[in-house]
Amino acid sequence: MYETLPVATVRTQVTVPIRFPDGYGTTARVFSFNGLVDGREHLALGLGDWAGPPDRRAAGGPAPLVRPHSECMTGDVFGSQRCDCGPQLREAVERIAGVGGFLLYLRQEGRGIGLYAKLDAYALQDAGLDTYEANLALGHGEDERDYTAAAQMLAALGVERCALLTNNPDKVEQLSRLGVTLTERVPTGLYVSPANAGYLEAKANRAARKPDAPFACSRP
Ligand SMILES: Nc1nc2c(ncn2[C@@H]2O[C@H](COP(=O)(O)OP(=O)(O)OP(=O)(O)O)[C@@H](O)[C@H]2O)c(=O)[nH]1
Ligand SMILES: [Zn+2]
Repeated sequence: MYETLPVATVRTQVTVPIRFPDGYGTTARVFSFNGLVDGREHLALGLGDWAGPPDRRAAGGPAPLVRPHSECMTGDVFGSQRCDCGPQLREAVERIAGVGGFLLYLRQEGRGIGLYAKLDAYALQDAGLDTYEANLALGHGEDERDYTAAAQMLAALGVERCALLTNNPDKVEQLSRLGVTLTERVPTGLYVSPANAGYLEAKANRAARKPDAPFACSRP
């Protein structure tokens, strides 16, 4: 469990009241870290009964719900309808606050290629390429995300086992390989709109991305 991971530590934690435009509100404990392998400013939001008495973390206690959320400035901040990141972020905060756990806000804009490159990829998609072809045409991989820092963050937070809120098999596979014990995968919602239907269809047609593909989930 985590033996081979470089050690990261919690740098600062602060309490942040959260309120969404629709009125939903909660309180988050926001954590920053030292020692993350990629040097990026990833954040963890502790929500709901995220800490609990220490014995809740022991084997047999309820596992926290964790969503590794890849940054999407256009969707998360500006409400872009080209993807479904904004509604998924909103859903994750409320669901995790309800049961206790962490939202890992990972600075992996554009599936790891960065914001400007994602906008370049959007331009290519407007010219007819799908979301994966556009990345390749720009000389990038289809998905360049690496979840080592996410595993380091969970280790620093003392989370050895968790339920993972995602439809993405790669997150499950990578985090399992990195030493996180996943008790279950909890599917996140799909939010289809006229503007993102083609994007979601391209994802669904990728066999490796199919939400119902078998997962390498270790169940304690
Ligand atoms: N390169 C590129 N990145 C995109 C595009 N649309 C969304 N993204 C990025 O994709 C990431 C979100 O990935 P998704 O595959 O939608 O969802 P996921 O987070 O991997 O999987 P879930 O946990 O199931 O939601 C964010 O970093 C977005 O910025 C696109 O067309 N091109
Ligand atoms: Zn998005």
